[in-house]
Amino acid sequence: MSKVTVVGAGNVGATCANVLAFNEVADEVVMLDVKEGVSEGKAMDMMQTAQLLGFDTTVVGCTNDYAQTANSDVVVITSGIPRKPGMTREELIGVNAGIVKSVAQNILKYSPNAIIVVISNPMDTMTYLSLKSLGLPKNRIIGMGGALDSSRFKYFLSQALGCNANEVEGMVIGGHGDTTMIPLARLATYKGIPVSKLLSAEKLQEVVASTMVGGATLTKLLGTSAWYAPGAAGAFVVESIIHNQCKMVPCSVYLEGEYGESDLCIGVPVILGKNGIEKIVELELTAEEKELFAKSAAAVKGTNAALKEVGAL
Ligand SMILES: NC(=O)C1=CN([C@@H]2O[C@H](COP(=O)(O)OP(=O)(O)OC[C@H]3O[C@@H](n4cnc5c(N)ncnc54)[C@H](O)[C@@H]3O)[C@@H](O)[C@H]2O)C=CC1
Ligand SMILES: O=C([O-])CC(=O)C(=O)O
Repeated sequence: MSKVTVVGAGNVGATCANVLAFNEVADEVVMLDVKEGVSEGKAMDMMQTAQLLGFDTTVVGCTNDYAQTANSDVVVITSGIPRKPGMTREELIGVNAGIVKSVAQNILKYSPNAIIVVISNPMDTMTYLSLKSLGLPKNRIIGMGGALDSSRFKYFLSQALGCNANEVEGMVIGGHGDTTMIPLARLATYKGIPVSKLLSAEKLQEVVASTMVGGATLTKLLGTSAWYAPGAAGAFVVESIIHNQCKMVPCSVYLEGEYGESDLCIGVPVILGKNGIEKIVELELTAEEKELFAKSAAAVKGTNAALKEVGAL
């Protein structure tokens, strides 16, 4: 019996739960929200698609009842506010730090062995906060950002190349912020061919820039931040853990010297399996990429420092 809880049944959380159910990633998916009846209603709505879509996962909704989340294998935290057009993710820290910290503590009471996937923004800082306030081993606290950013990178590459996005490989490391993301253009390929051989440097730079502001672009179009790809990316991370797929996915994890950094959570490629982070993969970066990574880490640390100002750490 595998069980996944998704906290926050808003746009991202409900989409994540829906993808988890549709793909039968777990036997049971529990959604929990503070808004009375919303999780229950969305769970019932999803269960009424089971016969149409042919899945057997049970989806349960509850209003702030952590007992129902007991013994989850994986818990996804999406609770908190999303940004509005013109805002940065970092501006959400004041409201979201308190929400994420209390949710993480409640979760741990009922699922002491759970692996926690943090989605709420600013995600790298919320991951760091969860790790510091729960004191769990670092393999069990995983921030989701790189899976989404990499999927956007592959989308923009496929648009530029005029090809199928499923035939493109690419990774985004660094912080999950408009200016901190590092799409690794040098390592991106189409059917094994470096994209730098297929696109001009100028075009490739455009793809990198579009990827970095991918979330902001959608926020401007939608009036709130995106949810289809974020929800699916959350489910993708959960699936690699629950099914021990050992996929290499960039995730925000606690570094202790890897990539020359320590005491922060930031996006680097990891192997995701039944223990959460099975391994941190150290890529050989160029001097220029190393410099970008150091700048990104400094910015994430700057946001982490604000956790003290808002009284969360
Ligand atoms: N890491 C990533 O790649 C991404 C992160 N996000 C972040 O995910 C978060 C959620 O975004 P959306 O789903 O669009 O927002 P939303 O507003 O649609 O949903 C958030 C839900 O959290 C609930 N909530 C608030 N406090 C709670 C608490 N204490 N316990 C349980 N539930 C609580 C709200 O009632 C609401 O239903 C935002 O912080 C957003 O910035 C969004 C997209 C991608
Ligand atoms: O843009 C936002 O605020 C939400 C998010 O993290 C994303 O979609 O990448």
